[in-house]
Amino acid sequence: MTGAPQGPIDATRVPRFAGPATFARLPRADEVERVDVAVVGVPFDTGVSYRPGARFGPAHVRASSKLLRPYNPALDVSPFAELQVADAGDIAVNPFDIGAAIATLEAAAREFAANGTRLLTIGGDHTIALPLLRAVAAEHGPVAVVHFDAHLDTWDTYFGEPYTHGTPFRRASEEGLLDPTRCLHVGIRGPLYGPDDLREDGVLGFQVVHSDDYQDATVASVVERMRRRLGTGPVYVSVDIDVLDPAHAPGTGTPEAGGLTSRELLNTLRGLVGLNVVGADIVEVAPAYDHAELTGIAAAHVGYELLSVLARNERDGIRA
Ligand SMILES: N=C(N)NCCCC(=O)O
Ligand SMILES: [Zn+2]
Ligand SMILES: [Zn+2]
Repeated sequence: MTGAPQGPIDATRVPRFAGPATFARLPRADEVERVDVAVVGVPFDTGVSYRPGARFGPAHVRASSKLLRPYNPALDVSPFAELQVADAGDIAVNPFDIGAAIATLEAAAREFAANGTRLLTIGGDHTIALPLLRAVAAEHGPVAVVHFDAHLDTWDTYFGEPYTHGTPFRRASEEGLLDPTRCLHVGIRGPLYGPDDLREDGVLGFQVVHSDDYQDATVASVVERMRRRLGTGPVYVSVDIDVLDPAHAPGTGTPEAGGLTSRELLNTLRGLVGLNVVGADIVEVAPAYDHAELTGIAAAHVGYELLSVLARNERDGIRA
């Protein structure tokens, strides 16, 4: 590392509601000499099966992230002081051609990796996890995925289409991008198409922490189970904001009742500290259905906790 990382704009000098709309008021990637972690937007929602609108997610999450402060007491870390985090803007992907969008995103993600930059990606719908996982697996080999979601997203096709927001983890498993002994969904709930959904999901390499498990067990015991499953190898974290109850995150395309509270989610994410997290995404924020920035703020805090985990790992010498 050369100079000290350039942090966010000081909110005691420039009011939060002034200035550029980067994530957490961080510098833009072109304003710093190196980027350890890029926050990058993918405004894409052509893969959705129900309500559209996640293409506006990146701008909404950035706008909802202005109140984040530099020190995280829960993990005792200043995430923007340990790592150079910068906002790399949006990756412009084709809204009319899912295959082209996936190819563009995979190429962009591989380029960040080649430059030694890890990604916190803000979607966009869940389709984007597939090209992001391709890039991560190209660098690290098959990875563990911890997937926070109401939905399995290991279905096969929709209307015969293989690349959708309900299918990324089946494709990733088929392509050998996942370590099938170390993948886990967290927050699963709601009606399925049939009992085979869960059986096939298991064959693809996933175990399940159901949303109701949070009712019957403590967050600490969920964290313990998660850490045991993910092990010591590379871990990719994918957070579909609909893992939260619609009361906590109404602004999303396929809401399901009975979900996690934002406190449960943030505490579970903190439990990733010390694991070898190589990349992460936050997807399915659809601001048209949001109220009072509830969903945007929840997503911004999810991003902050994930960056805090990376920063703590950096300080503790745990490198991706
Ligand atoms: N990935 C998200 N958010 N939703 C998938 C839902 C797929 C379905 O309509 O059955
Ligand atoms: Zn979902
Ligand atoms: Zn999803």
